[in-house]
Parts: sequence; C-alpha cells; structure tokens
Amino acid sequence: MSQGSTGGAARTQAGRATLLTGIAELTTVDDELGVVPDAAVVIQDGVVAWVGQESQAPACDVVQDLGGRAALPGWVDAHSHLVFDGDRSAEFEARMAGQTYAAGGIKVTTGATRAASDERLRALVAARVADAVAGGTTYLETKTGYGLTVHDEARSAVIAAELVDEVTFLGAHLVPDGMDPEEYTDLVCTTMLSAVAPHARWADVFCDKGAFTPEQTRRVLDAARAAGLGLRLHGNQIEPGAGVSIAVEYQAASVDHLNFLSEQDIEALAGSGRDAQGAKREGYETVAGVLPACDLSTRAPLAPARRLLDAGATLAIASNCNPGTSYTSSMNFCVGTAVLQQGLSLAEAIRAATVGGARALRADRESLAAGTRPKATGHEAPIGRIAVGHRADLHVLDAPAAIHLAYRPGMPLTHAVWRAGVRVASTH
Ligand SMILES: N=CN[C@@H](CCC(=O)O)C(=O)O
Ligand SMILES: [Zn+2]
Repeated sequence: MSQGSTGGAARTQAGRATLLTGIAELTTVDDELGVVPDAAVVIQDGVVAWVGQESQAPACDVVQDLGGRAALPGWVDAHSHLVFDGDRSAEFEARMAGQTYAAGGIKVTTGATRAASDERLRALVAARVADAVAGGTTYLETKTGYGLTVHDEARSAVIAAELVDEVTFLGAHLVPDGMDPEEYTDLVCTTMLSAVAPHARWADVFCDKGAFTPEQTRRVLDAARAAGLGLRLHGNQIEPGAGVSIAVEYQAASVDHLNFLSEQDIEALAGSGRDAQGAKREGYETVAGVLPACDLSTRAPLAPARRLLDAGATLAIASNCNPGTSYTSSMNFCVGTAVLQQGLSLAEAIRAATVGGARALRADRESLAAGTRPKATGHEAPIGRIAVGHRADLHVLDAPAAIHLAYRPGMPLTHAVWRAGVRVASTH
C-alpha cells in the first residue's frame, strides 16, 4: 500500500494549503491508498493535494486537528427527488398498516408542488440540501418529476440547478390525471424536454407498473438522447419488468430500485459496459442503483445488492429522498442498512455510496477519462475518492473507525464535512 504522493506541491501553489491531521482511520476508497491509519490530508484550491501517513505530511499554512476521528469521502447521493411540497405521511401510515405502494401517490405531491410559489419551493429544496450536507453528502443529484406540466417541470429544473450538483429531467414520472398516456408521452418528448434540457444533464423514466410502459420508456429515452442528455432509469421497483434490460440496451448510466430482478437482469447488469473479451470498460457500464431506505419504507424485498456485486455489477447506494417512498436523505442510514440487512461489508457499502454514486453520475476519474459524461465541461475534478487531484470532499465521523456507521445505527455520527475544500458542516 503506497500512501504518500506529491507532497512538495502543497506549499507552492496559489491558494493556502490546509493540513488535516489527527485522522485515526482514513478510508480513501482509492485502490492504491486503501485505508490509511494515523493519516493526514492536504487540501489546496478545493482539491486534495496530498494524502498519506501523518508522520510524513508536509508543513502547511493552516493545520486542523481532527482529534483521532475517522474520515472518508463525502457521500455521493446519485438519486433523490427534492423538488416537492406537501406531505404524504398518511399514505406511509396506511402502508405500514398493510397497503402496498402504488405509483399513483405521486399525484398528491404533484398537486402540492404546483401550488407552491417559486420562493417556497426554493426554500424547501435549500433546506433539504442543507440536511443532506449535514449528514455527510457532498455531491447530490436531484430530479424533477412532481411538476408534470411544461411550466412546472421547467421551474423545478431551474430551482434544482441553483441548489444541487446534477439535475435529472423526470417528466416521465406519472401520467397526470385527465391526460392520455400517449399524448402525455409525446409532450414529455417534445415541448417539455426542450424546456427542461437546458437546465438538466440527465433524463430518467419511471418504467414500471402504473407509470410508463417499455414502449413509452424507449420513446422518452430516444428523445432525451437526441437532446444530448445522459440516461438513467427507475426500474423493477414494483414488479419484474423490462426496466433493467432497457437500461442496459440504452447504455444508461444507472438503473435504480431493482427489487424484482431475474437472473438475466443480474447478468445483464454485470455484463454491461464490457468489451468483446468480457473485460469491464470502467465508466461505460450501467450502474446498479440500490435504495435501502426506500426498500424499508415501502416494505419491498431488499434489492439483491450482494448478488449484484458477486455477479460483477457496479453498485451504487443512494437515498432516493422523496415524500412518497423514502423520506430521508441520510446516507449514513442507507450505508448502515446495506451492511446490516443486505450482506455488504462496510468497505463495499462505502464504495457504493461514494465512488459507486460518482460512477453512476459519470463523475469519477474513470468516467471522466473515458469521456462518458454528458455535457462535460472538461474542468471538473473527479469525485468519490480521497486521492490527489480529486475534489476535496471529506466526511469526518465522531468515531474512531467507519464501522461505527453500522455498529451504531441511527446515531449522529457526522462530525464535519468539507465540500470542494470548504468546511460546510460541523457539530462544533
Ligand atoms: N418510483 C418512482 N419515484 C419515486 C417515488 C415517487 C413517489 O411515490 O412520490 C421513487 O423513486 O421511489
Ligand atoms: Zn426515485
């Protein structure tokens, strides 16, 4: 395990360097660096400039002692729906009394969201983003999908683009009441897509029972791809179906939920993005997105994360924060659940919630190198690891080791958060 690198650069470049010391255990999620005991990190100009053992750290202008705590990359939450108003706790309570989840609940949120002023919606989203950051999330995707008119989808995208890192157009979330499904799909593919695309990087479709059919899903994906958006899907949440196979066929960056998978679905995900010899082309695969909090909140069978990993799929863990199926942005909870309930090791769960999420957004170093990121600017530092040249996104725990995430579930373990080199959340 090689631990130090480019230490000399830390004092000589433009911005002031900050040295973080007192890291009892540093989980880098970098294959070469691994887990570093008694570690230090140098941050400069928003990126990691040095990482290694504290005894070998370079001198820096500013030093901050983390007091023997564990640190890891900030969470990369690649699936959320934060642009909404309204409450669906009664629906949740009915579900806990035995009702099953159905896509139709989305329309309750759509009504409340349309009725909210821009200012109110912006304030609601800002508060939700602040909650996520306070829980260790440093990179966040969110979707439209509770507007479902051209005007309300566009304003959802504009508000999201002001407040989160990645915006996904989800006009194809539910066919609104009173509309013909084919006519609505046409609207999503034409006027609505044109209005939203300037504010979004991705398009998504809820391909499942009660939402969009495989044929409608393909139409939306074709139109979104032609508009230059990257593709992602909701699939196999409510029943077995074509979501996964369509996602792989379209080389979507991810397909999320995955509660009802066939062996062929698992093989398709594991085989996605491979060359003719079967070698994985990092950054080209369809990432399998699992949403542990959603599975619990809908009492769905937990997505088979263990089987997906064993088969060779690339895994992401995300919060799916939304008012219907998963009203939490706590990635600490999702990671703890994946360990306690889904058979992942801590290292596997952390990887899925950091670099796995980054891969699902094509924002990790392999995806950037492969050039598979839609609307890439060419100036973005990779995310998801603590390694030289990566964006300085760090999550410091009030614990000496990251296993406390599963060992002490539900405890307030996030101590401090750095996002792009700036300390954005702290309990002290
Ligand atoms: N399944 C589709 N969309 C959301 C839930 C939408 C809702 O019920 O409000 C999800 O990812 O779970
Ligand atoms: Zn979702």
